[in-house]
Amino acid sequence: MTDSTPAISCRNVWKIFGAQPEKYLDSLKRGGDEIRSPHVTAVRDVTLDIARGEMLVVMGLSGSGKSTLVRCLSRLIEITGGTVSVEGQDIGAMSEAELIDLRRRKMGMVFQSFGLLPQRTVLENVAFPLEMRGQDRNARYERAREMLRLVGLTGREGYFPRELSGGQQQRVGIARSLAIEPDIWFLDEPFSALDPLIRREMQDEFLRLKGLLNKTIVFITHDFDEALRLADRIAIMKDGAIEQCDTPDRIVLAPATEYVAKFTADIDRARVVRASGLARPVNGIALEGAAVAGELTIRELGRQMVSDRRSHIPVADRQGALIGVLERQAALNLLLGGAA
Ligand SMILES: Nc1ncnc2c1ncn2[C@@H]1O[C@H](COP(=O)(O)OP(=O)(O)OP(=O)(O)O)[C@@H](O)[C@H]1O
Repeated sequence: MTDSTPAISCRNVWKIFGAQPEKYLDSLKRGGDEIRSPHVTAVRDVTLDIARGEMLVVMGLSGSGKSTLVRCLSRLIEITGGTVSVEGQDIGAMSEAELIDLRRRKMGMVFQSFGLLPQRTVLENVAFPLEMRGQDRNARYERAREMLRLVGLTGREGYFPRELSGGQQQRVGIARSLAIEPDIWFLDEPFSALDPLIRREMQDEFLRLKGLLNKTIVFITHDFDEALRLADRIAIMKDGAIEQCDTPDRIVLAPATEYVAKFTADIDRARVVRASGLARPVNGIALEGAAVAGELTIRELGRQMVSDRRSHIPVADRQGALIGVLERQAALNLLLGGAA
């Protein structure tokens, strides 16, 4: 494994549910009929690299294959075709013991069903993965308390899961998976049961942790706003296939298919697209005056775009280096809801 080895790499991954999935896949690949078969193609020929430290958000309508794909990445589900590698190792070739070890050492998972142990208290639930790692009781309880504080559940340590609301149980699940500081974190709609205020707090906490710990995160959500807040890249799925996997800027500015365009049609693009995303190469254009910061969205730059007299405005990165030029008219078009 080198530094540039992706955290996760999928090559032509298929998952088919049904009586004879391999045979069916074979027939599909040879142009066979899909319509009348009792098989379900949940993941369709997915090829994807997820870089280390990247946050990939998987989106799509219900039944589009998000959960199945994410379960294939840790081999919780056996794939029908293709390969999945984690840090350069083909997980399909691993023994059961190696897989368990990989999951325990490297992976954290939070699923929609919280998967808490009913007969154990909140504190014991959060400390459980540390117990599996053989950590001593004091150390693991201390860490579990810290994680519970992080998710706002201090005072509930001695409760049982059944005594908590759905949102609280979800937070216990998040605390539990945080406790082991996984390198790779799979989250299937982890915030779906939280009310909006806590949801936003958890998103902020997430962004903070992500910046701090450089984890690789694969996150499923139905909520586009959540995806836009969190994602480095968004993968949009339809019928098991990835229609487009790209940065939020590119998804809204350059949708690869009609489906993606429809999916993002109601988004306020000025709120998503950053100056860096709209910037073009300078190509000899004469520039004057102060640059705008590339990481600001066009919405955040709205006032300036309206009042700035320059037709072309330099854009700089965080270090102040020139990265391109922003056409004021393109920014104004975006602000007014048109095409850039
Ligand atoms: N164990 C299974 N057996 C048969 N079909 C399944 C199984 N699990 C999933 N499927 C089917 O595979 C397809 C993809 O399901 P999946 O749960 O991955 O979708 P999803 O995008 O995560 O949906 P949701 O947003 O509703 O959770 C669906 O058609 C589903 O019915």
